[in-house]
Amino acid sequence: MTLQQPQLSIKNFQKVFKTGDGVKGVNLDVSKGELVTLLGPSGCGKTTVLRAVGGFLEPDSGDILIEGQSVLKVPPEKRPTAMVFQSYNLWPHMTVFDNLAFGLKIRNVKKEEIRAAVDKALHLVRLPGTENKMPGQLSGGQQQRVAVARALLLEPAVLLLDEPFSALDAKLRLEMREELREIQASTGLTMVFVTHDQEEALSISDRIVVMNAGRIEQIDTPQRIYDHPESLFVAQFIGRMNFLSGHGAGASVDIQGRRFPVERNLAGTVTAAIRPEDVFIVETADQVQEHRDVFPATVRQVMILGHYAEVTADTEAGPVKLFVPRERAASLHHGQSIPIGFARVTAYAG
Ligand SMILES: Nc1ncnc2c1ncn2[C@@H]1O[C@H](COP(=O)(O)OP(=O)(O)OP(=O)(O)O)[C@@H](O)[C@H]1O
Repeated sequence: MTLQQPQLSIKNFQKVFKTGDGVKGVNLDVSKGELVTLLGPSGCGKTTVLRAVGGFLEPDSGDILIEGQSVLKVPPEKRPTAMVFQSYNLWPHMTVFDNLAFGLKIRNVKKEEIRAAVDKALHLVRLPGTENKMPGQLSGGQQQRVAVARALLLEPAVLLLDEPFSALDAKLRLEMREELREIQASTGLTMVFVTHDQEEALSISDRIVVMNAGRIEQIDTPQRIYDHPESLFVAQFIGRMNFLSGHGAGASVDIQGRRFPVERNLAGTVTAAIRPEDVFIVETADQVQEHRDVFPATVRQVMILGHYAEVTADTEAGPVKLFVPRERAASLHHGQSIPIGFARVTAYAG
């Protein structure tokens, strides 16, 4: 069996700035056709990694290989990469056509070929017929589509996207996510996408790289990142989570005298993490029998959030948030007693 070589390989990449901030050791392989997202809070080093891949920043140490070749000595304009930025970076005095054709003209591509390629790229980003418009005549979303089309025309081995949808309104951001996924499916392009928006990362990525303070915390599929956060940082950063303090007891964790099975064997003080969707109301006496580890709880607040509601309930272990269907929320009120149980608990040291 031959292992396919990664399209992009980042090896022991390090770039530490004078302030001591930066990237302190990143290893990442991206396969051909994969969309990998670098996700993390502001300042964790996502853009630094992306800029190094694009050639805009030199690493202190480490290597970056594209299709098996080190690109460290290759200047940005000669790298087989293209970058899309948050600010679209279109030339305002040039038509859409000229903005798109520019990169091909300097490569001496024939006129008819440029026309055909521009036309194809504009169809891909759903902007056919806009060749003669000036960027200023387009909306923010349309300008970003042009910027994506311009990057596609360069036929990069790796497309780099740095928070490309952050300047757009929420509804447009959702549309652009779907479109990017469709473009990826139809072109088979390899993409590295940077965002600090976890929902965006969860929805578009094949794999997510969660970064924190210049290091990688976890690399996994969105599903696994959500269901099995490997560290307390990832558990805090991704999705909603309740945190209660407990004690490790072999393969279970003790929270205020109730025991829950956990995947890791931990001893001493632990932080127990429970997703709101894994908290349930124990509705009947039979269920109380079935779930011995029930917490008496008192409803503090009910917030209707469309088709479901978020309930905050006070327990002796602390406040716990849970999601309930809207109809169930209608019969809950402040001060009401509701026994609750936990379907799944994850424990972290400390
Ligand atoms: N040219 C530079 N000189 C000095 N420090 C820098 C430079 N570029 C980045 N940094 C610092 O390195 C750290 C990582 O920055 P980077 O831009 O990669 O983070 P990020 O995760 O992309 O953040 P954001 O989401 O805010 O863009 C930050 O603390 C930043 O202040």
